[in-house]
Amino acid sequence: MNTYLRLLAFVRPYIPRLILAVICIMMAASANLYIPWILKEVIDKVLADKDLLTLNIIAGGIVVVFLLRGIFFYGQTYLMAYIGQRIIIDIRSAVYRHFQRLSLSYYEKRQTGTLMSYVTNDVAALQNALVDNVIDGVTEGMTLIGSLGAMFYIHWKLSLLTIITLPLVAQTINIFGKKLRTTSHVMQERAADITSVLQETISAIRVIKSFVREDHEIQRFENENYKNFRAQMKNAQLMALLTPIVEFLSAVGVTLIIWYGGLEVINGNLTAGSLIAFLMYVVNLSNPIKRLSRVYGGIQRSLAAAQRIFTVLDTEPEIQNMPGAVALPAIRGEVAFHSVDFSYKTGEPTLQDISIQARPGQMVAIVGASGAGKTTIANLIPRFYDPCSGYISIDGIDIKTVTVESLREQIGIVPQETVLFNGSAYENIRYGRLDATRDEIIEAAKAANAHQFISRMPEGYETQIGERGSKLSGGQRQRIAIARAILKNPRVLILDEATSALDTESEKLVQEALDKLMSGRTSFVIAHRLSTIKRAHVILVMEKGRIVEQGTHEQLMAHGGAYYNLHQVQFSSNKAAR
Ligand SMILES: Nc1ncnc2c1ncn2[C@@H]1O[C@H](COP(=O)(O)OP(=O)(O)OP(=O)(O)O)[C@@H](O)[C@H]1O
Repeated sequence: MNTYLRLLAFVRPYIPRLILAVICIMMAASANLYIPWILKEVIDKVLADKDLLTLNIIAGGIVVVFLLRGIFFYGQTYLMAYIGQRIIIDIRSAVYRHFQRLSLSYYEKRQTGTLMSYVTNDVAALQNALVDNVIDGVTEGMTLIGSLGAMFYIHWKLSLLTIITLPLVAQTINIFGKKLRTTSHVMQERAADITSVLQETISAIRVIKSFVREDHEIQRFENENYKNFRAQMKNAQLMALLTPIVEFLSAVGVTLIIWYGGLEVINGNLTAGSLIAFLMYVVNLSNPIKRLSRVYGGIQRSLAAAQRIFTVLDTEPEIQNMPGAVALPAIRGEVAFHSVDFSYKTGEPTLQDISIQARPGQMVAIVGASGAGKTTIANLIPRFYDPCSGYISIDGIDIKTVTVESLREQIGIVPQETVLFNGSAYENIRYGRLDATRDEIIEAAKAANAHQFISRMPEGYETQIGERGSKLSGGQRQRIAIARAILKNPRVLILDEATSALDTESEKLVQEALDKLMSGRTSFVIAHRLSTIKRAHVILVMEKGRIVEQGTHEQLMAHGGAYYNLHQVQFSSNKAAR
């Protein structure tokens, strides 16, 4: 019921149109009710009395009825399509808006394909159900009530006999409805699984090919495909059973009517025209019963989809503004961690007792083995996650007390892998600050050593890059990311050094660009190569979530501990590589 009410909230803005649509549907459906009555009049009066004038009037009337029916049919279809599409657009936007608000942790726990299927499959299921069910529901409901009324008017005993079968049919529909709801839920989940495997394997096609796992993936896909088939068939089987059962029950009723009605005509209690009209109304009746059962199935399906959509909308983002959070004023860039502990999963600490002091403009390098927690430290600064205990301050202000937006606006991130959006090089750099002028964008590209290669591309800054555009090299992508960050002009920077090696020339260009970017800003550099961080003001050496050493390169080398060892390992492997 709750789901119905919530769906109704989306329908509310379109209620005037919906009323108009329902009027159109009722008017169009009422044509089904006129025809048997007209036939009764023709047989009992016009044909019996050979009344030519009335015959002409009736013939003209039928044409007019069908003309009007056509007009109302147009109205119902157009209006319902409009309302259905509008509601779907609203729901889809609501889900998408909510997706943008949800925290990173939400995405990490779920597969991309599943999330995509909420916006595609579920919303589409809802749309079909909304439009078709309202039209069918009103048309058939109206035909049902109108036909029953006319039947009782013609012969109430015969009508009672007919509707004895109705509770039987209703009960059957009820039982099937419950089962259908379960099977359609499973069906939607299976469809989401397929999308999910598909999405995963398409984006990982390189990995699949490099491991020669095509057959393995085909097998996996076929498993999901088959599971989907099973779920679809279960649903189809129920649907296939429902119709014949309902039809059989209806047929038994019709036979009874012909027998008893025939007796009444023979006994002179009923005219021939009335019996024919009565039978036509009964036929009218079987259609709504059949269709209404389908509407019922459709409603169950859409409720299942709606429930999944509402579950998404009900998920609260983990990272939220505190009540009364204020905007972070323009910062100088003093970043401090105060005894911060953090874990992704309760009971498995990822960071323990982290304390860091970075003065404005300083470069802090974080080094350590893979999995030591370097990225996690960086993730806490823009509040992608919140510490479990301890706190982080910027210019002495606890970052939990300010709005997330104002905090992230002042932090620049250059990730390991640059994500390019479909669009021109210009647009991709502008992502750093949407109101930047063309000159500012070109300035940023120049500072990031990106101007030259962009200018050399066929359409310069207008060249399409990203998934569907020209491919850029690793170093070029990084320079686009650096240009973005320069444009954003943040006081605090987080650099995740790319692990993939660049050639010396490209490396030099990237390093130069990074140096320009970092100058004057507080920067946290997640370093994989020690050569780039010698001049860092502080180097933090991480081991299993703890800072085990900190100091400058010289201090740490002199200390001869973990950093020294890391250095020796890298130095000797570099030498070996040469
Ligand atoms: N989103 C997550 N959910 C659960 N555990 C995570 C998540 N991200 C990282 N971890 C775990 O936390 C630990 C620290 O990971 P982190 O990414 O911070 O290490 P890192 O030092 O940056 O490693 P690398 O150099 O390989 O990038 C690892 O054991 C990792 O498996």
